[in-house]
Amino acid sequence: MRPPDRPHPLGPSTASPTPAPRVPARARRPVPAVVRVPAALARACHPLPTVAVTVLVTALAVTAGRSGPDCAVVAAAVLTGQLSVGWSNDAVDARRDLRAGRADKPVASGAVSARTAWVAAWSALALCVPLSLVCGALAGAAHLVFVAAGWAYNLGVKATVWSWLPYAAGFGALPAFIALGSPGHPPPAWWAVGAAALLGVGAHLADALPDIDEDLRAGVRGGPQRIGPTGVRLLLPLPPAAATALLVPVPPGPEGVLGRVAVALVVGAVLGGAVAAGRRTDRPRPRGPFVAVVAVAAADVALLVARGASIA
Ligand SMILES: CC(C)=CCC/C(C)=C/CC/C(C)=C/COP(=O)(O)OP(=O)(O)O
Repeated sequence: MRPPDRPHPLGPSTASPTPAPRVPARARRPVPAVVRVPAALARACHPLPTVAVTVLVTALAVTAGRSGPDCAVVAAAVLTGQLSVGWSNDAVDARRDLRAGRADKPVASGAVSARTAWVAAWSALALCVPLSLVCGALAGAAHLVFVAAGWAYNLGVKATVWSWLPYAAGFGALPAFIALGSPGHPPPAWWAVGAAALLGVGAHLADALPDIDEDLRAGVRGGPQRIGPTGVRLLLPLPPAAATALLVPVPPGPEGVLGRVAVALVVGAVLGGAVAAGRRTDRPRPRGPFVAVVAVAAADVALLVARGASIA
């Protein structure tokens, strides 16, 4: 949070004011901008999905048989694209997050200005475009579909009934990015596109679920907010289960241990969900089914990466 003596760059928050704690003068020494700004930008980029998506796509490039330098360019393109999506998301949402009192959001909390976040987002995008096109015109275009989907989500689609579409289209474009960048520019396998799109929709549901009440208070009415927490919890297992149904039997070759683990997890998640739904419990949100769904999605991601050699 900003020290209380600096005015907030977005104006005063309308969230209920909390009394400023008495802090000794020595402890109030401001953190130098050279430390504060990079640290705040690192938090504002949505580090978890940024790292996860970069590692996933780079791993896909490795198992698809791309050379070391190729994989490095793929990683740099995806990282810069994700940074641009993450920073623009926090910059666009800053006023709404400030009204909602989101102290966890670096731009809304004033740890970094919206202007700095916008400059960082546009700079990352300016690097991402040539890095994507170095992978080939078609492959680069496929990756830029993913990045454009992220920006479209941030700039307004997230508050509409179509909020899942940028995730489906964006993640579905990722196998095309890898396949079209391979020698001969083959099109991606349909099952890889379908599974990646389903995993994207699953990621959207899982990301939105914990914040549904907060989002509704802030006026964000995307798909998950319209369905509501109970409906989203019931829907959540479907995309990873459908992705498993594509990734285990459809690609050529035996499904292997990973495939059997994924199927066992789907069966376990479905049975666990049914048992949890039928049990009376004091806990409003049993964690077991959610953890099982995340485990299925993780197994699907591993399956997709393991099938990298046949996505083209
Ligand atoms: C759409 C797309 C192709 C995304 C690419 C992958 C991805 C998850 C990037 C992280 C940035 C992001 C859009 C987070 C969700 O924002 P939010 O505003 O819904 O939630 P939050 O900011 O409160 O986490």
